[in-house]
Amino acid sequence: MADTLTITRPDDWHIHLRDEAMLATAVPATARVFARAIAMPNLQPPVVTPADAQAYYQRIQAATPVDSGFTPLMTLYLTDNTTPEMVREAAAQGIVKACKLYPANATTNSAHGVTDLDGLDATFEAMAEVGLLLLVHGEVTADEVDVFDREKVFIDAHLSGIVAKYPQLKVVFEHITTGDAAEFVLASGNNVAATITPQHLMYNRNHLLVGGIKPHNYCLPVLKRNTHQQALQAAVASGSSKFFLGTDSAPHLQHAKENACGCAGCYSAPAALELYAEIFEQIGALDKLEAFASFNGPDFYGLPRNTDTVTLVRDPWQIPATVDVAGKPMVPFYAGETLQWQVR
Ligand SMILES: NC(=O)N[C@@H](CC(=O)O)C(=O)O
Ligand SMILES: [Zn+2]
Ligand SMILES: [Zn+2]
Repeated sequence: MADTLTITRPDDWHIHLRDEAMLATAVPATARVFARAIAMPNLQPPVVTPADAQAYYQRIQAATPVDSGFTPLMTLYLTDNTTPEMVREAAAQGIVKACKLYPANATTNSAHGVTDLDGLDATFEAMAEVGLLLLVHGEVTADEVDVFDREKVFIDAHLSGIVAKYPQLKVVFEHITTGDAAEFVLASGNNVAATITPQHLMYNRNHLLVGGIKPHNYCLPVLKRNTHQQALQAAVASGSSKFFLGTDSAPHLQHAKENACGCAGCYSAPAALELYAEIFEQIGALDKLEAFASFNGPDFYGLPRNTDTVTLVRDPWQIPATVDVAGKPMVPFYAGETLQWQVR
């Protein structure tokens, strides 16, 4: 077994950096390893206009450690009122790379999300034209649909239609959690790809619900049964260029997760690349890590790959029990557990 692994510097294609004190914690954790990250727009209020994106970009830059070389890639939060003009202006501005589709009320801060997809026809056409990607939180929100079925139903009810209707639009099916999603992505054209989180590769719903409820393993889309976990592992182990790294690191303070109505989201940023290395090694796919982490994402987005490297060393370490956020505790994903690899 090799004891060091040097790969092209990776990027994180799906992350929540938040704002204010949380931003000050989250940005350095990601800039430690990643060169770029797609910053999710689900702030309160959300990042809706090109001006909002510009202002948020500046707040992220202000929280970025000097010399880290980290660049945030911005996104607009699609609402029923996102216009083709806003899309064109965002593309011309240069810092915005994608628009994010949250079906209304699907997840954290998604109350302003889209209620009528057909109303966005001209907006999707404009995105395809100027080269902005469509990033999708792929879950339906109807009360009668079981929470474990919401991704699969979204594919059939919405995503297959969007992909068929806009063949020129690049679509990223974010944080996929099922074999159905992996199959859909593989069966679709080159304009469709997906991000996969560390928790959905490492865990299944037993890790959430067996032996007492584990709020720090609760995220959306919720962890699924082990056959889906295995399908996701097979997807990354296949080496397909349609799958790439997106942690969905989604920080919430300890009290907000350990709560009668706990928030969804796992804060994986402090050990993101190390978590992927752990699971890729366990499934015998460490040789596929570099393309997943550093090639497939920029290739799909049409951006250059990074030219510098990071080195992982085999040196077991324990993820701390908590992380401090301006005096308040937050529990990171995999807290107290031991990882084999460490970024030097
Ligand atoms: N993934 C999560 O469980 N939570 C995310 C929202 C999201 O990505 O859906 C958050 O913003 O907290
Ligand atoms: Zn989401
Ligand atoms: Zn997310």
